[in-house]
Amino acid sequence: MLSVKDLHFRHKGSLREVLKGISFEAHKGAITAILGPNGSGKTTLFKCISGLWSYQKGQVTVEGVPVNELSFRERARFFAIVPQDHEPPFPYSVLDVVLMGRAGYVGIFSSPDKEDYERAEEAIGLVGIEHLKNTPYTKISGGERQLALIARALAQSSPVMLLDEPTSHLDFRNQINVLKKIRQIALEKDLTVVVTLHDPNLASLFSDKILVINSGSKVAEGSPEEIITEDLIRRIYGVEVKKAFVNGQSIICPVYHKYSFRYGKEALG
Ligand SMILES: Nc1ncnc2c1ncn2[C@@H]1O[C@H](COP(=O)(O)OP(=O)(O)OP(=O)(O)O)[C@@H](O)[C@H]1O
Repeated sequence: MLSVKDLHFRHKGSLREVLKGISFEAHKGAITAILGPNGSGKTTLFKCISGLWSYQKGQVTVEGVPVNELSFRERARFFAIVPQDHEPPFPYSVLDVVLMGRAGYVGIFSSPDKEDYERAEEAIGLVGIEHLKNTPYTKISGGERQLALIARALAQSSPVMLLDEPTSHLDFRNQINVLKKIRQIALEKDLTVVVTLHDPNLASLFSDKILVINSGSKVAEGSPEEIITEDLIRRIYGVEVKKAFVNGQSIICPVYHKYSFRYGKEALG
């Protein structure tokens, strides 16, 4: 279990707190989704949780172990991270990028062994990019890179996986397939998965718990059914929506009638 308690963070030389006392727990075998407007502090939260940035106050533990007491190598074994954007300095092949997920297992003076290659190939297969295995990472699309980074995280076999907007570059099919796969793997391998998403419907469909943050503070936490309400979406995003049920699951839809605009009526004739 990942536990975050009263996390406060501000950048060096800045008086503005970006995280203002965030607390939550994320459980094994479950997906916790973090929703929040642009600039609300989601990426900052991930960087603090994984120990990349040092927070001023609070505590992060995994299975009771304080993360800030771990070495860089130990942290790599605890956390697999899928960042929002990633630009490698060299044209590594996709397989090499995925193999980097095994760095925590490869000795400093050693090369990846048979098991490292097997894990990397397995992860590449799980996200369905076998055909790109030998292609330079610099020559694949943004969505394909996201799939490669998800494979890298899967190859890492860490107990906690942090995914920062993993679907932002993916087409509709891949959004669904990747989130389905992540959910299936979380259940099968008993992983603790925390994912930031911008789409409340995807968060509802694929998560067990939703944490909503706004301006660096937690504003709601609970099951998707109780958290995603018309009122919350209005308060957080300033958008009017209607909640409905499809296939026994709740979804929200913006209240917007495209033909009610004058331009639209004229276009209709
Ligand atoms: N290096 C930095 N120095 C100072 N402030 C920063 C820095 N990086 C980010 N911020 C500020 O911290 C706040 C939170 O940023 P963060 O990237 O965590 O938001 P986010 O919720 O991930 O946003 P998005 O949904 O747009 O990716 C923003 O107001 C941002 O401007």
